[in-house]
Formats: sequence, structure tokens, C-alpha cells
Amino acid sequence: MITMDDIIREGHPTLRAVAKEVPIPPTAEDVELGKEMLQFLKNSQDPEKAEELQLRGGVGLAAPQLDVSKRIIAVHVPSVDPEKPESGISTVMYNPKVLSHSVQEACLGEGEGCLSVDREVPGYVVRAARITVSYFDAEGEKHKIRLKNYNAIVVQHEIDHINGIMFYDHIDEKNPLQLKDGVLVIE
Ligand SMILES: O=CN(O)CCNC(=O)c1cccc(Cl)c1Cl
Ligand code: NI
Repeated sequence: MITMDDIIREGHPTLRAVAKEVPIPPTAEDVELGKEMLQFLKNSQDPEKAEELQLRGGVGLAAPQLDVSKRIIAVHVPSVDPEKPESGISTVMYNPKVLSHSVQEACLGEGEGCLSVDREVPGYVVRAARITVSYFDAEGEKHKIRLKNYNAIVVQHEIDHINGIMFYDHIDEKNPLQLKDGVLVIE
């Protein structure tokens, strides 16, 4: 079971490496890793489990954060609206790839955080508001999905990790809370 002890922190070189594509269909080992990554996210969002296991909450996780330099990410974003269950996303993506993205940009009003960063880094992380992503699932099936708003932001944060990019790389150091016109602020 993955706990905080398995998560490497900034300064570890694996966080700055470009991770390698995995064979498709994924190996049993890579399937198991994906399952454990998704379970970690669910545990981290369960108040009792998070307390018991001392987990920081997360909506996404990338294999490099576990010192595994492979292009595997997990996302578990609960739908905020029970009427629209499809508004959340819960899946493991093997070799995810952004095929296209909107010109429209967006950011989270409260900024971003990262389990590999043990400090608050204030500032807007401006990303594409909508993305089209292709990826393979645990069975080796190819998917092509369109994401927007919070789901799109989270998947971009994770795909950054497999490319050695940290969220604060996107923050304008001189004006971290400066916002260009037209950037959608997601609350
Ligand atoms: O790479 C994944 N993590 O570091 C897990 C912890 N961070 C989050 O859950 C998180 C928090 C805020 C905004 C975004 Cl986009 C994300 Cl992803
Ligand atoms: Ni992160």
C-alpha cells in the first residue's frame, strides 16, 4: 500500500527526469502499480483512512513521484455534482498524451499543491482550459477523451510530472498573483 513515505520530494532527480513510455498492453507490474496509485488517492480523500495513514489529500499522482520513471498517472477527482457523475474522473492512464488544447487558458483560484513539495507555493498556475488526451488503460485499450476545467487542470499537473515539470515552474515569480486578461479562474 502506498503511503507518504513512498513519495519523493523536490530535489530528488527523478522529479526532473522525462519518464519512459511503458509497453502496451501494460505489464502485470505496471497494472498493479496503477491500481495502488488510484487506491492511494481514494485513501487520501477518505477522512478516516487519511488520518489513520497520515496521508496528505491528493486528486492525482504520477509514477515519478514514487521514484518510478514511467509514463503512468492516476487521477481521482470526485464529481462535485451528484446529478452529473461524469463530471468527475477516476482512472489510471498509461502513456498519456495531450493531442490538442484550447487557446483559452485557466487556473485554479487557490493555486496548486503537490505531494512532492513540502511547502506552500502561492501563485496562479495558468494552464489550457480544455485538452484532448489519448492514453492506454490497464487492458491496453486506447482512449481519446476531452477534459475541461478542474479535470483538465489535474491531468495537466500529472502529465507535467512525467515530463519533469513542477507546478511552480508555471508561476510568474515577479507577479505570482498577476493574471493576464482572459484567463478563466476556476474556484
Ligand atoms: O501530482 C499530484 N500531486 O502532487 C498530489 C497533490 N496535489 C493535488 O492533488 C493537487 C492540488 C491542487 C491542484 C492540483 Cl492540479 C493538484 Cl494535482
Ligand atoms: Ni504533484
